[in-house]
Amino acid sequence: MDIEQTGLDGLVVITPPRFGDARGFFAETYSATKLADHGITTTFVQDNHSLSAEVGTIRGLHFQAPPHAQAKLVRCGRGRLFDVAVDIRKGSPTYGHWFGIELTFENGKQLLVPAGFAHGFVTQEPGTEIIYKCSDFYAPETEGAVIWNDPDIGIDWRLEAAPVLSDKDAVAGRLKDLDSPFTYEATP
Ligand SMILES: Cc1cn([C@H]2C[C@H](O)[C@@H](COP(=O)(O)OP(=O)(O)O[C@H]3O[C@H](C)C(=O)[C@H](O)[C@H]3O)O2)c(=O)[nH]c1=O
Repeated sequence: MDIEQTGLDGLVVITPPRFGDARGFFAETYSATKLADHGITTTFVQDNHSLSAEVGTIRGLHFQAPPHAQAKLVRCGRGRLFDVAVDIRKGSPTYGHWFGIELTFENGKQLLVPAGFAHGFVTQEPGTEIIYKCSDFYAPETEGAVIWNDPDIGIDWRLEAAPVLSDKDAVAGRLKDLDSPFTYEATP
């Protein structure tokens, strides 16, 4: 299992091994013990799976506030997506900075998004499916969002046309107007 740092504290790229043979491949997409070997001890309690039919669909940037803040372990089940996390931890040296990575069925890469980050993605193929583990349960009363095209963050979504958005995502607020519920604590 490869673990790559991203420059944003706590946000890491995980690539589990794939065992190929004449039939195809096998991969352990989640192993608590193998993650613990790398110092990752997050406990996950809910799996999510969504399908986005059209290319250029953006879901995000979302988070849940404490006491239901969610860390997420994100992967692409089918198709191709560009996954993005924004550091919204007050006092973080990288507050407001973003990181993006292409997650595809082919590359099998995963992004571990700690609590304290706003998360979103854009699809790069029709019929793209995202599958992700969450460290806390769905708590809509704690949900928060930042608008996808916040000029202070400046995410390059690699869009070729206007995105497909939910009504909710189309009217999210800017980071400068958010009183973030998260405070930065350096990863030990
Ligand atoms: C997130 C969630 C949603 N729902 C229901 C609520 C709605 O009836 C329906 C669609 O919800 P929503 O439009 O919030 O789904 P996304 O836009 O994909 O939201 C997700 O998008 C980004 C990428 C995230 O990281 C979050 O996990 C999440 O906010 O699923 C549930 O029943 N449980 C859940 O955990």
